Amino acid sequence: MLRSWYRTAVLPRRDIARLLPTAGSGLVIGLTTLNLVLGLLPVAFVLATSVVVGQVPAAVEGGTGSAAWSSLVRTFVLAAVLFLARQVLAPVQTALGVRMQRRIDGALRDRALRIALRSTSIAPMEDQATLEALTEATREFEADFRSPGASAAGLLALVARYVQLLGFVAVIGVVVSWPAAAAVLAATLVFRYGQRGGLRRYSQVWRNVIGFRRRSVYLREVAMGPAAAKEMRVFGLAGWFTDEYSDATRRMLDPVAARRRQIYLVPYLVYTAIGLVVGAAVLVSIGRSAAAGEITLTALALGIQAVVAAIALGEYYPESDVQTQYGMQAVAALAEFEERMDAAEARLASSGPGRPVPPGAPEASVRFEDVHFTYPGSGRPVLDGLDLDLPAGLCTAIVGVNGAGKTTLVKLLTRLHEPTAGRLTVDGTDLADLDVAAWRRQVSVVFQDFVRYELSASDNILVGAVHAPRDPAVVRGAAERAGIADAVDALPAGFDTTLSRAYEGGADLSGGQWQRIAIARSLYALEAGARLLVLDEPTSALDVRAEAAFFDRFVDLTRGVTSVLISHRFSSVRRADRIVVIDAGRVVEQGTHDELVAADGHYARLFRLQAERFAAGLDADGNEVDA
Ligand SMILES: Nc1ncnc2c1ncn2[C@@H]1O[C@H](COP(=O)(O)OP(=O)(O)OP(=O)(O)O)[C@@H](O)[C@H]1O
Repeated sequence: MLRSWYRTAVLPRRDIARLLPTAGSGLVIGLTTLNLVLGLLPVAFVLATSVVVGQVPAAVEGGTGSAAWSSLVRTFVLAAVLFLARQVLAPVQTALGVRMQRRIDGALRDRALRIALRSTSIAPMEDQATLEALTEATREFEADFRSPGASAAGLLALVARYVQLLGFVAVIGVVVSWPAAAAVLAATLVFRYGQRGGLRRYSQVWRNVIGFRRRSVYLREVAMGPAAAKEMRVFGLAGWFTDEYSDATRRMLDPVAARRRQIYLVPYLVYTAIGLVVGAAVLVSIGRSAAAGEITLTALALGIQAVVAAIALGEYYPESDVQTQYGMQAVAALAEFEERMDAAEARLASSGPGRPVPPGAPEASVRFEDVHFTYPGSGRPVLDGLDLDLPAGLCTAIVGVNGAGKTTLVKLLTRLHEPTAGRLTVDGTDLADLDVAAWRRQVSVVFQDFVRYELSASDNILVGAVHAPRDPAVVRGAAERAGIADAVDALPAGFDTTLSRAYEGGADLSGGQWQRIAIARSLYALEAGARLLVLDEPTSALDVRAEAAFFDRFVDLTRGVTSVLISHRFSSVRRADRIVVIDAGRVVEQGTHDELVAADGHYARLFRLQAERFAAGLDADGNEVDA
């Protein structure tokens, strides 16, 4: 019990406190001092007003102008000043808290981005638990009022509350009795524990419905976003999506509402009863003492005010509670995210610092040697003893049906994943021993799901090799070879046009034009020194004539470069120097087009099938073509 409390209540607060230096020592000292003052002011105010009450009889008796009257006025003014000081300082507390929040959140946002990007492997970004930790950590930045920075300011605001509580308890101790003071302190802390503990349990309820929450957010974003706008309308999905969204939202909110009643209602009644009983008992004892003439009028007023104010401090603190609860969760999630990313990185770096990559590599070949690979969290091997030779300077085409493992092969080649068993070699050196960043500069890839950056056309090509000096002529050259230069020239600002309609003066491209931009990106990387070109389904969005033209030119464009061309269209790769057929994670056939056709195996069968479809007016995917 104590250990669990230490783990869930103490350690997370320590983690928040550790964020404080990020805000700067001046701000921390300033806000702490201010909170101290804000804690003392209400106690001083209660003292002053009680003295006022005690001075009234003498002042009334002495009349205006008497010493007692002047003394009453002075104390009254003091009470008013204390009251005003509190009113003035409270907004300063908020303003400094917001400044602290901005500084801490800014630093943590940068940290989250750095952690997300420093992993050289893609494995953690495909891992559900890691992604959940990242979502949990960053969601609160958007919620703003309950972010880690807000929780740090909220933690300091507790200084004001607890100084106040101790002040009132001390007053009760002096004026009434120390046992009464201890009873009020205990009742307040129990009441407070009920409130704060309830909030902690309530926040955990949300974690239990995280699946429905994610689905609800997903359905809302898809329904209202531009990506699915066409299908939403053409497929008539509006009603279906609305029902699914309502269902997911209801299944998220119903258990939360039910638990909310359980968590808050009963404890609230119990703790309130304890507070009332203790408060009433102490108040009765004060009343009795006053009736017996044992305490002064000032002491009576002081005792009553202190008891009521102290008990009231057992309630919810709006400037602190929600902030600390959710901020702590976000900080813990960020720590978990970092841990998972570091663990993935440690696995990758276990072979030690990478060796430099010779500038001309690969000069002989890149080889997959008995490579096995299973995705983390999946029990099914995707590559199962793959042996593959990619000879330097030649174009190797890799063909296979959907799901055969072609893209997985590219992920291993670019070290986004490491083989589960077996190894890849570059000119005989284990790829795992080479420096990752240097190797990646040596490789130029067009991924099947390449990114359409909302940047200028020129930048969309430059991202292929940001380390190379910017040269517009080289960018244009790459665009020309990819057959996209004329289309880009026709855009409102040519190569400077932002490729997104979301920006003023921006323009969008067709799927095929985008694919050419991606190809230009990889040709640009070749210019910048890459030696291995990998194109994963580079022409799937091109029409059949454009595809044929691209492959005819591809061989000339990449002469002398080691290239890998991945496709599930058997008809499109016949000009490659070598063709490798992959099935179920293994190489099942390899050779030139003529050799494979002569062998009359898997390749020949699928090639004929696709060629027949082409002759029948359909392309490899079964789409109609105007032959
Ligand atoms: N991140 C992942 N986690 C788990 N399994 C995955 C992941 N990515 C791919 N797979 C699985 O690995 C298998 C091979 O996928 P891969 O993308 O390599 O196939 P492919 O040959 O490129 O297919 P396509 O021609 O459709 O692009 C598939 O069964 C796929 O479901």
